[in-house]
Amino acid sequence: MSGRQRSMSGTIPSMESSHQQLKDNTIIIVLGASGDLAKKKTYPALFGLYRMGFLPKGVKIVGYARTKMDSAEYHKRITSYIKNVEDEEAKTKLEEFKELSTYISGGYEDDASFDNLNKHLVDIEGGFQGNERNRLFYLALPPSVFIPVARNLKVHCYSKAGINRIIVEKPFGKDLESCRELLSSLKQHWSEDETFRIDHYLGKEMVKNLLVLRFANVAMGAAWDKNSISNVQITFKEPFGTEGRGGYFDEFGIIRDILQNHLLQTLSILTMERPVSFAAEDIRDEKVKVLRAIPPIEREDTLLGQYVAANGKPGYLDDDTVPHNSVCPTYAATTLWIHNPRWEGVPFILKAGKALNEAKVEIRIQFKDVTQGIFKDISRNELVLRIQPAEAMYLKLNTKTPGLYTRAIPTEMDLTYKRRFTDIHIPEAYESLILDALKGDHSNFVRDDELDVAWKIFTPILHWIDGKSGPAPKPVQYPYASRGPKELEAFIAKYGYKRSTEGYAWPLTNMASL
Ligand SMILES: NC(=O)C1=CN([C@@H]2O[C@H](COP(=O)(O)OP(=O)(O)OC[C@H]3O[C@@H](n4cnc5c(N)ncnc54)[C@H](OP(=O)(O)O)[C@@H]3O)[C@@H](O)[C@H]2O)C=CC1
Ligand SMILES: O=C1O[C@H](COP(=O)(O)O)[C@@H](O)[C@H](O)[C@H]1O
Repeated sequence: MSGRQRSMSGTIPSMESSHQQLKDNTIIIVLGASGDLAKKKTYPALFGLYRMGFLPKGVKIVGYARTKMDSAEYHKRITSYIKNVEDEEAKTKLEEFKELSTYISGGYEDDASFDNLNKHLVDIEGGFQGNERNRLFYLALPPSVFIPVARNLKVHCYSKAGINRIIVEKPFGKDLESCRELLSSLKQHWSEDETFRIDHYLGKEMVKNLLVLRFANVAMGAAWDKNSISNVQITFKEPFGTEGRGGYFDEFGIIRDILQNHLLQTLSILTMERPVSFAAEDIRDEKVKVLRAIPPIEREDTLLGQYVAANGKPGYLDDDTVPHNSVCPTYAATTLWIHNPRWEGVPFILKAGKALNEAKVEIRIQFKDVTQGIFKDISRNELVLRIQPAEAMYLKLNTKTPGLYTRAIPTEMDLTYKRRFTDIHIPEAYESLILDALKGDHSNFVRDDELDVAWKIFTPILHWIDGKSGPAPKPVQYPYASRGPKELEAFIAKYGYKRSTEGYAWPLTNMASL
């Protein structure tokens, strides 16, 4: 079956065929191996894949960064966030994983360091069978060194006898112009086919589920438009502030950190038309099409906030690495509009904040009111997809109160993954995405034109916030560990969101209280 005609059966996804999978003779090279991302996400994901038997046969992993470390220090660092290694089998796997992982120290700009890295790779490859030599480069590095590293890898470390791939992490620029510059510099050395731009939200189970939920269910498909849906909220909440990352964060702000990438990617899958197949280019074509129908965000469709000290926690400006008068938003709510026949008039509210009262990422689709007449003050239906923590999907419905009287009460149909899928391991986003990159499947990676159109939507509002088009707006304050700015309720209500009427409790356990 060709790559452009692939379909998904009920049980066996055939999304994998037709790509060139790296099955053996492969080295995975993690650049920035001393860093935060490598330690917290990349190596735990690599170990997860190794343990489940998904890495190429005989795989070797090479860490690279400037920090000087011996093997013991490197192994300690890369395994420090690996969890659930209690039983003997897991312990053995972890020892094997350490053994196949080596480290080389070197700079990011100089030729000699990359020649030295290449020599190490060639030495390892000396132990491979056959002639094929595949290399997967993972850039867990700050964007300031993306370009020299991408260049040096191509010039000094590119395998001439196999497949080369490069995984790059966000941020992909700071606005439309800088993104274009970055992409064109990377393209001088790496083709689109070789490049895998990660947005790790595309690897999250519930985000991946959107395609199946929407297109494998007639009931969902029928209600998925402006005729049934009143408004949609996509919410990201983190219970901690920018402590320790303030200096980095201040340059970017919450919109660049979360909304422009993670939430917009989620929105594009939620709203795109049905792709011709599950082939990467078919999916990404549809994502680009819907994003192109979104005009740049208006200032009046935006609410910005910054957290202040409360509940024994420091405020954003209390961080020494943050300028004392910074107006960088740590909270943002923005409303996007899609000008196409399916979505005209439906507000899509994207909200994200640091230092809030809980950790939660969810999509909340609120349906329209039922026709009045036989009902009065009846709750709206809502479909909630909880991306994290504890993946779940529930539909709020009105049902008759059981008993000898006729009264409607809001209740829910609940699909909580942990209860429904008791013996299943839900992969970490990075496990899923690294595996896709090894398979050569771009479906869950961001294409260059997606980035271009995403930045077009956000660049004007970001330039306003950066003070590039007049005085920068001052974010409203909200206390650390609160629900966010107090102005939020009114902001959401402006777009037609209605809270459930009185009487809704979730989960509903006590009929006597009704
Ligand atoms: N941390 C996270 O959870 C997430 C990070 N990302 C992205 O992943 C990438 C890496 O992030 P993260 O690991 O947090 O970054 P770090 O700041 O930890 O940097 C990674 C490594 O790069 C080297 N490095 C740091 N600063 C510089 C510099 N100014 N010049 C040259 N080298 C430098 C350091 O290694 P050495 O000095 O040893 O060379 C460091 O260990 C970034 O693009 C980030 O935006 C994306 C999603 C989540
Ligand atoms: O990209 C980023 O994502 C993390 C949140 O990721 P999650 O998988 O834990 O939801 C966020 O903390 C960080 O600021 C941002 O750069």
